[in-house]
Amino acid sequence: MPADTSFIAMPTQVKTFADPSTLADAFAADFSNWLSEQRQPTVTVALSGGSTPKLLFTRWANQFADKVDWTRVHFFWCDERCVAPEDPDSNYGVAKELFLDSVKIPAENVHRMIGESTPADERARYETEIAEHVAVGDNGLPVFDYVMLGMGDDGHTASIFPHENQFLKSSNVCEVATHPTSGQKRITLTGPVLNNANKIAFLITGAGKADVLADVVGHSGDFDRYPASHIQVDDLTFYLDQPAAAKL
Ligand SMILES: O=C(O)[C@H](O)[C@@H](O)[C@H](O)[C@H](O)COP(=O)(O)O
Repeated sequence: MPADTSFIAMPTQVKTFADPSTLADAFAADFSNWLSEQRQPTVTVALSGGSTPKLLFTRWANQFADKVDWTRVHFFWCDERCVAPEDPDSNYGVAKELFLDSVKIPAENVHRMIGESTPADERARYETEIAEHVAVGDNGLPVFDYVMLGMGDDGHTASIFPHENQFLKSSNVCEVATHPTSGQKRITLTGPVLNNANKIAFLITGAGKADVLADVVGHSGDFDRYPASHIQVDDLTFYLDQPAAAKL
């Protein structure tokens, strides 16, 4: 079914699809087209974790394995759980298993957060890794070419949770976050860095997110409490399935 494309409060685009599978197909195609339009030799892309990107990763590993010139893509992460790659919770581990091991991407293009390291040490190390590989804007902050985000049922994005909204204004590039219920430590990019990106896409699916998403997109209700509401760049697109978009 063709995407329903409508413009809303922020200069933002919303694309709604019948199901997560169709969404993954469309995003994979849009990403491939975007990359082919980029003039610079390489691009920097920050990935998110969780369950929603998994279908996209399988598309990248199969239908798009030879359609995308992966030598042009440097992958970073918006956030990571402080676990080893073998742990099922590892965002890098999932990406590695579902697509990185299946596409022709140079190892030096994969800039993972070292989840098994001491969180404070890794926060600092990853800031250095970003400084060495990502362009810097006039504001002195890194400029990712493309950032992929998700949103939790509580309105969190990357690993910026509502109880740590100070990370939306942090002067650091990365912070050590704490999951509100599990207490799991995370490393996350901060609000100013996310909002410094040239392009951002939210991939969000499931009815469980519809109420919060309506507030986030419409800047209504409790929106200010939801970190996802504070992601604002000129080139922002929401890729949604119908259940997630049901209350827009
Ligand atoms: O590491 C993470 O968990 C993510 O980066 C996180 O921000 C994710 O995007 C949301 O939690 C949505 O997760 P789902 O896609 O599983 O709903």
